[in-house]
Amino acid sequence: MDRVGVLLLNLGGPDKLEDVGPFLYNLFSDPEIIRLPFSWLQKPLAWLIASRRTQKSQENYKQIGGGSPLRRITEAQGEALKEQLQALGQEANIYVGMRYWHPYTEEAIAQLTQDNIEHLVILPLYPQFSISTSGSSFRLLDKLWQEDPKLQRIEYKVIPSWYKQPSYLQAMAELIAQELDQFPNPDSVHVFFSAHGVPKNYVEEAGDPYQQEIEECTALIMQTLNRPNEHTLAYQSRVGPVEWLQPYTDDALEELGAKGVKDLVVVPISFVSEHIETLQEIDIEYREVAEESGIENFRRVPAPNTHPLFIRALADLVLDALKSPSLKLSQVYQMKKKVRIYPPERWEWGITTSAEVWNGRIAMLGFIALVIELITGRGLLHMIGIL
Ligand SMILES: C=CC1=C(C)c2cc3[nH]c(cc4nc(cc5[nH]c(cc1n2)c(C)c5CCC(=O)O)C(CCC(=O)O)=C4C)c(C)c3C=C
Ligand SMILES: [Fe+2]
Repeated sequence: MDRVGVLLLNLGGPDKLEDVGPFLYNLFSDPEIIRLPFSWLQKPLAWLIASRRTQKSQENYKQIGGGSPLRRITEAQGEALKEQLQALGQEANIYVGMRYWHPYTEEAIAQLTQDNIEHLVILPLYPQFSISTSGSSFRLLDKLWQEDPKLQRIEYKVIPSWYKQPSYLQAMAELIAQELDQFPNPDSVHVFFSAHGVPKNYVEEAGDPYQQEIEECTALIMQTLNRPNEHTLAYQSRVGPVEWLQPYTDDALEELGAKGVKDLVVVPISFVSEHIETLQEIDIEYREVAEESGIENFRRVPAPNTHPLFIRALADLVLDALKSPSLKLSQVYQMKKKVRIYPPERWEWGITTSAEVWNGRIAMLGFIALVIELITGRGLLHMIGIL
């Protein structure tokens, strides 16, 4: 029988407080997380941002027991998926490949090569596609495939996103219904979807389909829930000075409080496991914002974790993928990311994004030349012997 493997992709999280700094450095070193015009700036800037953020981030991890539960939960999902596949007649080895912490994607690939896997299903544990999550992992895998001839022997299938999968929608609806039914008057509770945000320019300039997939997913979950509750969608976890997708979760909670909403359930929508952004950000920070805004009864729907319907959804995705035609990782990436490559490399005349990017690059070079002149006392043209 052919050897089948499933590679579960996720972001990864620090296992203990000392891991927070290096984890953040890995995260900010990724050009899919911070998009810069010059690749040589990436590592110094990653070091700077990670150093400035480590203490605050460590405080947050302290509040949830000193580390991320992401690895433990992802491994439990993998075990449950293996059993579910077995029950459906499909033997498979499951591998976990994290993007920014252990077990790294590279470690998973080394293991599955050693196990002589012949057919591989690549399944990101993000229901919706974003350049910053599944996209980043696909790019890394594409690079590993190009570098290692041994990997060419593996026939792989990629699942780009799966937010429409019926058992996933049912699992979400069931989890929401269970939470609503804790209230004396379930139908009047406000259902508040909170998705992880991304910078607005990912969607508007780089062609990230994330916002559209999040919006569709929210509508499908409400349809599956089939209850009369009002609902809101907002975006959490903003980092840095640029504008992110709006409305922001804290602003939207304040607005609902001001409108007189008293009962509210938060549904984390872009995550399938508990982690810092559910356990700390929603359960502690946003709960406080909600209560200060007058929302009296604040509950959160648990992430799907190892909910049987959710595991069934993952198994069905794997079985369907094994039967589907193969697409290259780079094709999947380009198919999802519909618009041009950012920053635009082709010059365009007029007040265009491309012209702004190139003006920025030229200005940056001018600034570097000025700094060199200030430090050395000699101009760049003198130094290279032109003047
Ligand atoms: C769909 C999920 C996620 C998207 C989209 C996403 C984009 C994104 N994230 C950052 C910055 C940070 N993310 C951090 C942790 C983190 N993010 C996700 C998910 C998405 N990120 C997960 C699952 C985790 C791991 C959490 C854990 O349990 O450890 C962090 C570190 C935590 C912190 O310091 O707050 C940062 C920073 C950006 C900039 C971005 C899009 C560009
Ligand atoms: Fe994040």
